[in-house]
Amino acid sequence: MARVLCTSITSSNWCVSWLRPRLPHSVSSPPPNPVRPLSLSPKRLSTFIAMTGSGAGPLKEMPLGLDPTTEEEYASQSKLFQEFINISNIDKAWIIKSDCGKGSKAVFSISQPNLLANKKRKFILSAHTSKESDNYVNFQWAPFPVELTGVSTIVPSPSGSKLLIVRNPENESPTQFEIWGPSQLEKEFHIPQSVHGSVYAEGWFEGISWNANETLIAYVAEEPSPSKPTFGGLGYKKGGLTDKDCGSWKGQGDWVEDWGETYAGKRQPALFVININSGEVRAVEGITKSLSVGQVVWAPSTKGVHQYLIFVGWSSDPRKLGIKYCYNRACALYAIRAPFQDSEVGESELKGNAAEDYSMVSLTQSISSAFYPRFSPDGKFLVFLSAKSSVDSGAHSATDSLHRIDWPTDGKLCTSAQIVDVVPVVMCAEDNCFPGLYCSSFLRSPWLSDGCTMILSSYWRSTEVILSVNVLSGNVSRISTAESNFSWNVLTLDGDSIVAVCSSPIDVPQIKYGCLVEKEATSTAWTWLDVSSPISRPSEKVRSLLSSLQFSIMKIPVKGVSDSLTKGASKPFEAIFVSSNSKKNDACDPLIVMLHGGPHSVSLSSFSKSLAFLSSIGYSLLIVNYRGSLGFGEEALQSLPGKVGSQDVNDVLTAIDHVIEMGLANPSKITVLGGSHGGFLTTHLIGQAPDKFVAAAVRNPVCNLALMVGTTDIPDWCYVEAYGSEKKPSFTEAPSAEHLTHLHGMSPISHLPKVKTPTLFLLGAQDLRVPVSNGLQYARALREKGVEVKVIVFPHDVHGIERPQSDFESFLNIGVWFKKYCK
Ligand SMILES: CC(=O)N[C@@H](C)C(=O)N[C@@H](C)C(=O)O
Repeated sequence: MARVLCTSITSSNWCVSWLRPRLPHSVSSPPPNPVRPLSLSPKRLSTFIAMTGSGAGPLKEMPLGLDPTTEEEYASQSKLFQEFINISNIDKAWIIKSDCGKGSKAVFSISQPNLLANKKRKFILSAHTSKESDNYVNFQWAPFPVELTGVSTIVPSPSGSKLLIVRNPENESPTQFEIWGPSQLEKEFHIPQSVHGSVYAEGWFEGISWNANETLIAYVAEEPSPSKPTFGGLGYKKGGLTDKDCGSWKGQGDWVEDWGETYAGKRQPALFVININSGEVRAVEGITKSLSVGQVVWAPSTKGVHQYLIFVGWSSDPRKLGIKYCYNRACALYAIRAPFQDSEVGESELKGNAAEDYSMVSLTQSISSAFYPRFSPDGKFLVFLSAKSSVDSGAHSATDSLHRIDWPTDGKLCTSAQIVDVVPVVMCAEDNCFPGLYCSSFLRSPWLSDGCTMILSSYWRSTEVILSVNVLSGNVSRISTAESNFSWNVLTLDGDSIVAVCSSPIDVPQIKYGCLVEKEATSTAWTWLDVSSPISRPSEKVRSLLSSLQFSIMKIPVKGVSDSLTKGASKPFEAIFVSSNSKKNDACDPLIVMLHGGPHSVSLSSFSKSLAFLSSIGYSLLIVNYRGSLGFGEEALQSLPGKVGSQDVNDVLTAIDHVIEMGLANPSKITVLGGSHGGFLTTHLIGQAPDKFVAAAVRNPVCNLALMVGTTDIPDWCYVEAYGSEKKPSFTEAPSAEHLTHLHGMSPISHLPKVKTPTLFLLGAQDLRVPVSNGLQYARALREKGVEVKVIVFPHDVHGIERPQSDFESFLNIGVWFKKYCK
């Protein structure tokens, strides 16, 4: 559910020569003059190369479709890039309290891309922790991490005495559940496809929850496959057949809509409970068929009353639209009776047995969005996050709000429970004040020992910060340090202490330990201790390159403020500027203008391996958080829909002028890079400001909304962004000619005749969000008019282009492409 463009990658070792045969999808088209293409037969297109200059001599086909100088650059950059991608990522952490009460065990889940296998390598590393004094915490690390292979997710039980490991199948095999004790595997269950498919281990529907007794686990998994028609020599076979039948085949049956990008082919998420003593799995009954479920948690148990499960439900009515990155899909919290009872209470002793006890109860009817349900430790209230601003406006992501409902201590649920606003949506973010909530996850157990303070991470302008929120008073405090402009993310709590990770564009992630310091009865303060850790240690070379860089967050005043703008939309936006700290004859490094997608997303000041790599090879970066980005209040965000391609384009041009005026950028060496909506901005910029950029690179760019509206999983997005939340005609699957004309007019393709900038296209062939046709159509049109174009299509990648080899090849090509035009 990340709300930020993911640009980080890691890897293991491999050699450059191995890369060569892996570029068959690369197509280079020549610069307008002078040009001598080698061969244009479709088969040879992939290695098609043009040599420029009169003294080039006989044409020679280079292995990468590159000239010798560029190939040299390719080899040297790829060597350095590997050193960056080797840095490991810290993904999650858990604290397990030790029995003797002295210190705790911290378990970290770490990952590193395995380039050769083109997979993410996951491992865990643990440490014994003890707080030695007010300003020292000791982490004694295990000597080596342990690799987890074939593991989809791990979930420790609440006491930390058991660990669930789920292994999802890659084919039609059963899903494997393992229950581990402190020293051995205790139980192993194989759940056949006839019961359910893969467990949802990430994204919106992820939810695995141990009950308090640690005997039952509730979880979300794909429904079993629907039956398919069977055909044989004599036609349709009534009643189907067994797998052993020969001379017959299974048909496809009816097409079923899925949740779009990254959910392609995944079946309906449904709720199950496993009893880990018996291994019995039961589907939870009583949930409306059209509801997709996720994020299940156990309700507190009440003596003598059936126990409930709380879950989030998304309706497929009238149809499922893409849900990845989309907070605007209406959802609600529901309660449903759990299928097993705690072993201590017999079924017959429980009150009520009527059929209606099995039907689900909607708990949040009066609000359009409710998710991340969390019970307070005493079970007296249920807190949840809401994206109602997003659902109500149609913007795919917007400012969140936090809410509370009191939980009935007698176990009698009602649909009209009062929803209390804990943290409302912030409309206009005043200078240096809380800009509102923007959360992409909640901890499983986010509570301090007072039972009413939650610790969470949220975007605050161009940084991510850690907040404490008192859910009774609504008091919000920023508790991570503000001075450094680093970004912070909470990993887990250790009692009233916090294990967090912080980083910056030029500082690799570091683990921090936050301790609550009582100042006075009414106010508290936090101190953050350094934790020395073996994780995320870069090579000597990378360390030295990073130490030669600096960064700042710039405030950029809005140009052309008018009365029609809200106050929040008239306030400065921000850009992160990364540059070398060594002055070389006062000459500026070439600049990469980097633009996030969404458009309601944000570029944070956290470490990104690919961006750090680009800064290390001699580029300054200007990472623009134009108005419409998350983290700046709702008015600034809502100022963009209806004005895409103009307001956001002008903000980027204003930011570029700002750094040129400050003498930080050379106007003749500016390049631009963006993915998705960031690619929409990039292609708009090279059309609207054709003399500004020497080169451009785009990842799955939106170039033609009129084409996208008929092919994407989020056609509603095209309407909201092109017309605005208020003026948008109601979204229809059959756009009128008038709509298509408007969508075309708002798109980069309408400025195509002016484009001159050489452009690199990185496209995922399996992208359902901005289908490959968008980038290909624009690239072909540029080539048709003689603009230099290079296209790399990754046949197995989706919108994110995050598979390790594809991400590596993308950023390597970006570095090389920009070098070519920034000499
Ligand atoms: C909502 C959405 O997916 N919009 C796309 C056009 C987009 O820009 N996606 C962002 C999230 C991205 O960075 O890919």
